[in-house]
Amino acid sequence: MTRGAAPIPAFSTSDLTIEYPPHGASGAFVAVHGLTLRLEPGEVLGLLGQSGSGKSTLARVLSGAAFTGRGGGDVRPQITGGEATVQGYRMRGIRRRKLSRLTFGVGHLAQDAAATLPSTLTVAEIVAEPVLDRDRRYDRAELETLVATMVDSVRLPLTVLTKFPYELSNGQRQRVALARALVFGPALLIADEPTAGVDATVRDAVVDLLGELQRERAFSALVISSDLNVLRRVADRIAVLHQGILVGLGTIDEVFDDPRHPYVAGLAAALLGDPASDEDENDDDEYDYESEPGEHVSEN
Ligand SMILES: Nc1ncnc2c1ncn2[C@@H]1O[C@H](COP(=O)(O)OP(=O)(O)OP(=O)(O)O)[C@@H](O)[C@H]1O
Repeated sequence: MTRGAAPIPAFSTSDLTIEYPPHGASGAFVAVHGLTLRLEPGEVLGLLGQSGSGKSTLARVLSGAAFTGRGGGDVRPQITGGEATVQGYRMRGIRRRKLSRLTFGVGHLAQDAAATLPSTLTVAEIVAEPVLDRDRRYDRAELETLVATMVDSVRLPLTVLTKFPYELSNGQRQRVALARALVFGPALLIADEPTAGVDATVRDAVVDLLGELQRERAFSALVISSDLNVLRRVADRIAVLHQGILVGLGTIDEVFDDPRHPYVAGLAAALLGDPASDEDENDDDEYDYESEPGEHVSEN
């Protein structure tokens, strides 16, 4: 970086539209519409939205997973409008070589990462796998140290190194998935529902661990959650997606104190325990509320 130049954002999107192409009997589906968003280096941005609002689709595009074909099924989302730039790489039409460099610097904790850890590998092999996938000849002694450091950094005892995923609790599996996502020391972590499937009793501990690691390792992070309590613990700002559209952006207080969209107003009212939030006060023919707003925001 040149002295005086503005820092390169961890990612930025400009009028980004992401679409699933037609497949089988299904037509094309636009999952993210005209999104303009920026994550500064070292910042933690929370992404909030109800199921189907486009959060994971955005995560798959920004992490590069959409283009490597790893996870998320056969139908890959495509950028059909605007641009997304991640760590300085333009994602639209990104070539394989650049994608490989990009994914080295971007950790992706996929929504199902903890539940889909390879069942036949030990924890040590699981954390080492991304390294060996890139370089089969990586020095084994160095790798052993790296793996032990990663496992220790997610506050797991080294005795887990020889265990298989089925021998661990959900919370421990999530920590292993996190260690694996951070193994290259990425500058950006994209964590999709990091507490999904984790027992309520240890959920806060997993979120707090994420916050501690972010501060220790100084990475930027996009943390996706439909649970506001999770985002309150880690995020500097939040972005709210509704049906693929950005409907709120700012600190949690800024977003909910001055809701600019009926969906956010509904969430804000639900947070305040306003019974009117379920009635016509926020009715707007343009928007379709299939669910109770409070359902997606947990303050427990
Ligand atoms: N492979 C696919 N083909 C077509 N449409 C898809 C595909 N995957 C997701 N979608 C659609 O894109 C929209 C956004 O899905 P996405 O998974 O990004 O939402 P989300 O906010 O992450 O939801 P959740 O919290 O349930 O994971 C949904 O309407 C979904 O049905």
